[in-house]
Amino acid sequence: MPVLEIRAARKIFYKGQPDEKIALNGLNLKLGNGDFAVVIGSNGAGKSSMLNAISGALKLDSGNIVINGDDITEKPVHKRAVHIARVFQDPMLGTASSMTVAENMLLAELRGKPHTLRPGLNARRLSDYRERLAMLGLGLEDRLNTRVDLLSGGQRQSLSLVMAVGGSPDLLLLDEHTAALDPRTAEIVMNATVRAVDALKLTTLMVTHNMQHAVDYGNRVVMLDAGQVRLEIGGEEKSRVTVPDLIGHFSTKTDRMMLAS
Ligand SMILES: Nc1ncnc2c1ncn2[C@@H]1O[C@H](COP(=O)(O)OP(=O)(O)OP(=O)(O)O)[C@@H](O)[C@H]1O
Repeated sequence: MPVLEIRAARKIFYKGQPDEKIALNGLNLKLGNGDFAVVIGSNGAGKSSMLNAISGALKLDSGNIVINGDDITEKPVHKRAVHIARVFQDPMLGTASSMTVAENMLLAELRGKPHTLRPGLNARRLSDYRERLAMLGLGLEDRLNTRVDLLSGGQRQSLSLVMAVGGSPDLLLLDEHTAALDPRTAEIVMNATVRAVDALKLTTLMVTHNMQHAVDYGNRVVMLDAGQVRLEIGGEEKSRVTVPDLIGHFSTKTDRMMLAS
C-alpha cells in the first residue's frame, strides 16, 4: 500500500474570473514506503499547492489525499499533523529563539498532547534528545543547554527537522527547506536531512529549486508543470540523471531557477 496517494487533485483559484489560476489540474502521485521524492518545477507549477493540499492548509476542489490507506481529504490540519511533518524554508519558523535546544525539543514533543501530560525535562527525555540530535552529525547533542538564537542557521534548521520528525510521522514534507541558506549551510542541512531520513526510514517529499539537489538526493524526481506531474524519474535512471537532463525538461519560465553548478 502506498504511504501517500494523491488522486486527481484539482484546485482552481478565482474560478471563472479573469485571473483564474489552475494550481492543481488532476494531479496524481504515489509514494511507497521509504521513497524520497524530490519535487521540481517552474514557478507556479503547483509545488506549494501540492504540499498545502497534503498538509491540509489547502482544501481541494476535488480529488483525494490518502495516507497509508486512510483518506484524509476532509481532515483538518491538526488532525493530519500526527501523520505528516513539515519543515519550511525559514529557519526561524520551526524553533523558539529564546529557549534552549532541550526546551525546544520538549516543546515539539508535547505539541498537541493534553495539558495534563506535561512533565518537564527529565533524565530520560534528555538522553532521548541527545540520541536524536546525534543523528544529525552536527554536535547538537552536546549543546542541549544552548539558546537556539546562538546556533548557526544550519544547526537551527536541522534542529527544526529533528523537532518535526520526533513523533515518527508517516510522511515528511520538506518545503524548500534549504532555499534560504547559503550554499555551504544548505549542504550541511541536506547532509543532516539524509542522515535523519535514513535513520528513521522516513518517506519524504522534498520541494526544491536546486537542480543539483534533485540529482544528488532521493530515489525519485517528480517534475510538476501546470498542476500535473510532467515527468517522473526513478530507479536506475535516477542514479544516472544530470542537471542538464533535468533542465532539458523545463519548457519555460526557467529564469528564476537556481541552477547549482
Ligand atoms: N492563495 C492563492 N491565491 C491565488 N492563487 C494562488 C494561490 N496559491 C497559489 N496560487 C496560484 O496557483 C498556481 C500554483 O502556485 P504554487 O504556489 O503552488 O506553485 P509553485 O510551483 O509552488 O511555485 P513557486 O516555485 O513559485 O513557489 C500559480 O498560478 C499561483 O499563482
